[in-house]
Amino acid sequence: MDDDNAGGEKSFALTIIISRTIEDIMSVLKIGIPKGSLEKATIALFEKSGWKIKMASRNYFPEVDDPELSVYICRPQEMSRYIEDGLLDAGITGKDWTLENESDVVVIEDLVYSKVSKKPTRWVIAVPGDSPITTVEQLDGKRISTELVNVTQSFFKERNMNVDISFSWGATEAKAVSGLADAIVEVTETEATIRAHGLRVIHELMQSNTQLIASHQALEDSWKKEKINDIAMLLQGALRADKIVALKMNVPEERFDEILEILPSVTAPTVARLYKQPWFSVETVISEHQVRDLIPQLKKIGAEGIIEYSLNKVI
Ligand SMILES: Nc1ncnc2c1ncn2[C@@H]1O[C@H](COP(=O)(O)OP(=O)(O)OP(=O)(O)O)[C@@H](O)[C@H]1O
Ligand SMILES: O=P(O)(O)OC[C@H]1O[C@H](OP(=O)(O)OP(=O)(O)O)[C@H](O)[C@@H]1O
Ligand SMILES: [Mg+2]
Repeated sequence: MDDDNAGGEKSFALTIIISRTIEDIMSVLKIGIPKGSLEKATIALFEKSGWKIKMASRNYFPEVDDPELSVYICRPQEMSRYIEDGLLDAGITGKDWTLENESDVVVIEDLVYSKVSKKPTRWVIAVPGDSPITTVEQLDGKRISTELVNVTQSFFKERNMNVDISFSWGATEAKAVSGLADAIVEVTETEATIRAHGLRVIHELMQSNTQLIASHQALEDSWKKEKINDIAMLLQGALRADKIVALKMNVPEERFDEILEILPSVTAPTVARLYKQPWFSVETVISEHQVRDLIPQLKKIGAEGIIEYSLNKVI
């Protein structure tokens, strides 16, 4: 570890010790938020879930509008280690890094979102577009660059292959292009970076998604356990709401059965009578992708005053 990193770790540990004094007075849950790729999306998800996290420039201890929470900004690569050691109670990080660190932590909730999408990320083996390599077996004896050294090592060991794996500090795609590596193991979400470097994917190592993880110690404390589970429920509810919309419409009595037949819902649509009219008001929630087919159909059958609105949480 270099001096800079050692200093950073010391001040991080010191702040945790100070916060322990506060915890002696009241119950506080220490939660880690990932810095980097997932930071913006995570803070936005917390906001939608009910917590405003205010970042200050160059300060890794943001403010949060909940006195029961202490928020720590932490590299996703290190998150599971701090949680395993009980320095943090819970945190958001990628499944990939928890696996890489072989950390003994509890996965509370899979929260499937990435930097720009609501999809899992993929760790892939990629080679330069003009490389003769087309299969994993052809990588025997070759040089591979990656940030995910342990997982990559296990992958090739399981296949009894001998490869030279070197740790990459980032900009990994460039190493395949410049000839510093024969292949790379790199994370991809949209494949834009892979395409921009003219690389070819030859294998998918694994998929990863964001997770809320917690320490065994924290879960032994009933107050912390409940707080962690409440956070998980609200985060998942906010994620779910992103994919679902609500529909409300007026339906004439004579077309009621027909309309109800094509109307999806979680349990059943809510139905109310319009005041002194032969009409019903019908309300339901549906997947966002169903909207563009469903609304024209409903209109054709006779629904009127159709309104669609977005939701904040679906629990
Ligand atoms: N588009 C994306 N690119 C990279 N990682 C992503 C992306 N979307 C989600 N992730 C996830 O974010 C987590 C952190 O990614 P990564 O290890 O690249 O660190 P980072 O936050 O991007 O920092 P760095 O600047 O060091 O790359 C990983 O668990 C990864 O799977
Ligand atoms: O498939 P894509 O949507 O193009 O995303 C993948 C890219 O994003 C990440 O880089 P990041 O922004 O973390 O920068 P880094 O190179 O410093 O890791 C990752 O390391 C890839 O380079
Ligand atoms: Mg990155």
